[in-house]
Amino acid sequence: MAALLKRSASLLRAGALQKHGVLTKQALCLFSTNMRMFTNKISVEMDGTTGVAVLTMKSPPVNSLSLDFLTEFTISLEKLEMDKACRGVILTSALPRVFSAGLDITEMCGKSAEHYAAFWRAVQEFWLKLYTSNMVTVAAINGSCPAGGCLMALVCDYRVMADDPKFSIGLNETKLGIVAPFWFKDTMTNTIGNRETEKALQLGYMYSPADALKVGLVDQLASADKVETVASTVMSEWLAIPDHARHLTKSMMRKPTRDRLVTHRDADITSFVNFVTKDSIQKSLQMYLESLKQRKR
Ligand SMILES: CC/C=C\C/C=C\CCCC/C=C/C(=O)SCCNC(=O)CCNC(=O)[C@H](O)C(C)(C)COP(=O)(O)OP(=O)(O)OC[C@H]1O[C@@H](n2cnc3c(N)ncnc32)[C@H](O)[C@@H]1OP(=O)(O)O
Repeated sequence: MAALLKRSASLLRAGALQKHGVLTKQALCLFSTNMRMFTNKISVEMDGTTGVAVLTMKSPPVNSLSLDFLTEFTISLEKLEMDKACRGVILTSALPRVFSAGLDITEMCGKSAEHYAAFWRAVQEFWLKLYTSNMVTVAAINGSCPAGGCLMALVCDYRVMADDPKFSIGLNETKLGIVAPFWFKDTMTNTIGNRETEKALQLGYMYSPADALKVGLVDQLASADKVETVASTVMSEWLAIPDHARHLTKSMMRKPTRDRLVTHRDADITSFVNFVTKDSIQKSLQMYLESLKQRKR
């Protein structure tokens, strides 16, 4: 398993995974009964009787989406996708207070243009895999989830959030002096509508759980200790629908948004690299990182 993961990771980075379908052949049936899989940053527990896997992010301190994290996440998801017994995935965090802090800012600072391009391709791949998954995806949001963390929750079919006012959720990119890409914006617009997205994105607004529920950014609140149980109940309701009918409906709803990124994928990478290599953007990101560190002092 370790060797397979290592090889899969290097193929994913090299962009060869889809071309050669290597993972497809090797990973088949890995989860066909009750199964556990651990990588450095993610653990997956699949219940063969219900067909539901729980994918738990466990990358301290804040489950930030680094290149390694994204690679492990995408590979784990792909394996579940290929297991016919797996019909649904619940995403959650093992960390107290944080679901995911979004993209790892250190991946966007002080690195080469080649690194930024590889990182951005991995972010796109992560979004595409999760957004177009045939499985039912439920986010059990048991902590804060800014920016890329919010995006991860938004691409799921359903969101249950812990009802704790200390937690918040939103696309806060403008607060870092950066801009949410069009496919982040599309994902949010599809969920809460154009007007609310326009305000939320410009202000980099972070919603409390109660406000997130009000605007439809999350579907349901639960007490912190019940989030995963509620997510499991929701999952069984969704799994009561015949898979083929639900898949086709999901892909019909999501295809235009997915196609837009696929069509403009290379241009989007170029745009990201051009943007993030600007001195002014590097300065904003460095200052933001520093401010996060200062907050603790
Ligand atoms: C024209 C346009 C064309 C193309 C597009 C171009 C560009 C850009 C698009 C980019 C889209 C970006 C998406 C993102 O996701 S950016 C990331 C945004 N994330 C945040 O703002 C979250 C910041 N973090 C927090 O608010 C808090 O950390 C959090 C999550 C609430 C948890 O709080 P707490 O438990 O108190 O933990 P600390 O704040 O003490 O943090 C611990 C430790 O982690 C470091 N850290 C936090 N977040 C990140 C991160 N996202 N990346 C890297 N590191 C992070 C933090 O600095 C601390 O480090 P330390 O060394 O001090 O321990």
